[in-house]
Amino acid sequence: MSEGDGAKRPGHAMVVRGVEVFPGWLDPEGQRAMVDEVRAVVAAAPLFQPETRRGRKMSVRMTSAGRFGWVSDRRGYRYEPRHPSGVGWPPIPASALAVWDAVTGLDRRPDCCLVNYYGEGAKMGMHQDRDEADFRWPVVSISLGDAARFRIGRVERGGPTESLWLNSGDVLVMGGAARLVHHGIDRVRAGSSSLLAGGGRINLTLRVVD
Ligand SMILES: O=C(O)CCC(=O)C(=O)O
Ligand SMILES: [Fe+2]
Repeated sequence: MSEGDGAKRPGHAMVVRGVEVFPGWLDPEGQRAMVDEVRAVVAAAPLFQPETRRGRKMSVRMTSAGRFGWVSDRRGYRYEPRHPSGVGWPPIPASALAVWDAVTGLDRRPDCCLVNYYGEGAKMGMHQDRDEADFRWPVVSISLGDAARFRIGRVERGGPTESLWLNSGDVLVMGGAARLVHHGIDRVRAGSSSLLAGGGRINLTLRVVD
């Protein structure tokens, strides 16, 4: 499919600035099963609200699964082998690994699944995912729950951006030349999905850290 093709066919990628989007990759049953697995992750490694180096609380709450988890505090952004409470991160949900396998076809598996929870008013500023050791591995993102406006810039800072709505069950891949594009979440449309009992949005990102 050519770049900029906005067609929404399950399992067929549309490509925006090199970022591949697979609308409706997970059906409702697959989404529910994944949410159950995410609940188990959150039970073992509770969501926390990271602080930036400058001491500002992020609006998104996070936790991780896998050998490494992403944390941010006054010491900065980094991957850690343990949750801030000291417990080890739980294993990456099998349903998320299955998405990684199917969408990437790689024999290397991710060693971090970052879990982002967007409640009322949460958003994520423009950034690059660049704390990993080797950018040849893609980042795979899975959206569950309320729809979110995802903004895509360039690899360089600034310049024009484009945005698209990510709906529950959509899968997105940042790889190849698009691995380091700036991206962020402008806003979440509250009440647009009934998948999560308490509302809001969960995003999982699968990363190869080292
Ligand atoms: O919530 C999303 O869709 C994007 C999350 C993200 O960019 C990140 O966790 O680095
Ligand atoms: Fe990101």
